[in-house]
Amino acid sequence: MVTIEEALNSIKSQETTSKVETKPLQEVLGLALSEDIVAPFDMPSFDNSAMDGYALCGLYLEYEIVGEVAAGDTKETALKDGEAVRIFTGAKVPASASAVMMQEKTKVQGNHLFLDEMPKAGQSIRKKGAELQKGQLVLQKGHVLNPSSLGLIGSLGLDIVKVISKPRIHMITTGNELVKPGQPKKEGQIYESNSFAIAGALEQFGFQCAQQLQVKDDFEETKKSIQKSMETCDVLIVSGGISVGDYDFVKQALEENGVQELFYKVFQKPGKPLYFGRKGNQFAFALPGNPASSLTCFFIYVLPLLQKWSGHTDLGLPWYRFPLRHDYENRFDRPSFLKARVTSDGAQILDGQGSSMIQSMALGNALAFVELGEKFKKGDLIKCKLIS
Ligand SMILES: Nc1nc2c(c(=O)[nH]1)N[C@H]1C(S)=C(S)[C@@H](COP(=O)(O)OP(=O)(O)OC[C@H]3O[C@@H](n4cnc5c(N)ncnc54)[C@H](O)[C@@H]3O)O[C@H]1N2
Ligand code: MOO
Repeated sequence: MVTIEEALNSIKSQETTSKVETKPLQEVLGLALSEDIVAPFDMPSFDNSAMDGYALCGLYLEYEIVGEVAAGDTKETALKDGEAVRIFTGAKVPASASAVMMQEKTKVQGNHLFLDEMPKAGQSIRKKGAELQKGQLVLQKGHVLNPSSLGLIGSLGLDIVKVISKPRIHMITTGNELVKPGQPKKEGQIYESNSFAIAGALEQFGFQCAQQLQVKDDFEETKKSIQKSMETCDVLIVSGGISVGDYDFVKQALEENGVQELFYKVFQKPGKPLYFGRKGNQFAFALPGNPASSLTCFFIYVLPLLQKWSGHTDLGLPWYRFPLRHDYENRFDRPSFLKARVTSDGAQILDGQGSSMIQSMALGNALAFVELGEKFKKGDLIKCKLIS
């Protein structure tokens, strides 16, 4: 049995062989950059107007209007002292302009322009290079591309990006008692739900389950399914069959497929019988079958490994501290991840903490962490990871 910290250290310290891909900009959301991005030119690349109004040469209250520059015009307009041009947001400001005045503060009579107030030098001009300068490091290798990153990269004129690909993930659910939703079930059977929860959690973080198999509690069948899954996957997630019962075959079946144990059993609740192993560059998790245990183990342990594999440098969900809305004492016999709901009023530990109970997790949005025997008073700060 390992501690939570030891388990996380084992996961985060794994060497992974990342695959680099060159992809079109519209397909890289959520992927990590495999190389630095450097500005190929100044941004903005020319002085441009921040307002619809008038570009002014010299600082006065009156000007003669001599023309117009619209966004996209590429010609250079030469302005003399006391002259102005009509200009629009984003349009190239003439090199000799001293300022731009927004049109709401102007009056026009014929080709005469009158300002309501004195302009200030440089006013409403977005200067060349004000945001980025040519050669400047814009985004670092390992940066995970969010929507703004895509906009930024596009604004630098780049339409293909070198990124680290995501792992191919396969899932196996085990259990004689499991029936797929939508089918009739008999007394003694239950509906298989972990594959939906885990596939959803994968999707929530931009991963995909590429293959899902369902096996009976049968050693040979489990071993064969693991072998088939591991022919093509990078990360295998098995649910159930990892405890100590007579029908729990997953650990042995993994190991007979060449997977080497990195840890088995974590001193925590839920999710004690969690297993993590490796075969070459492939990784395998066996998550405890109880629905809340498997999903909690996904958020705490599987996610950082998937992120590591994908080239992320920040691994796992961050911890936040929220004031607890009530007293709480951890009466479980292990450090515990508790289903909680966080609102602007603080964190509330929900009823229904059993490992088999999933409704509280569906209604909650956080996992709160409490050490063994830890006691909290209302208002004390409690560590939480936001899971939705
Ligand atoms: N003698 C002991 N028994 C158990 C221990 C122990 O230390 N000693 N640990 C308990 C803990 S803690 C957990 S967690 C479970 C984990 O067991 P398994 O990983 O072997 O999971 P199963 O036995 O296959 O299933 C547990 C539970 O979850 C339901 N289940 C399984 N798969 C699914 C699924 N895909 N969808 C929905 N529900 C699923 C299954 O029906 C069981 O009720 O072991 C304890 N026992
Ligand atoms: O460790 Mo188990 O997940 O408590 O039910």
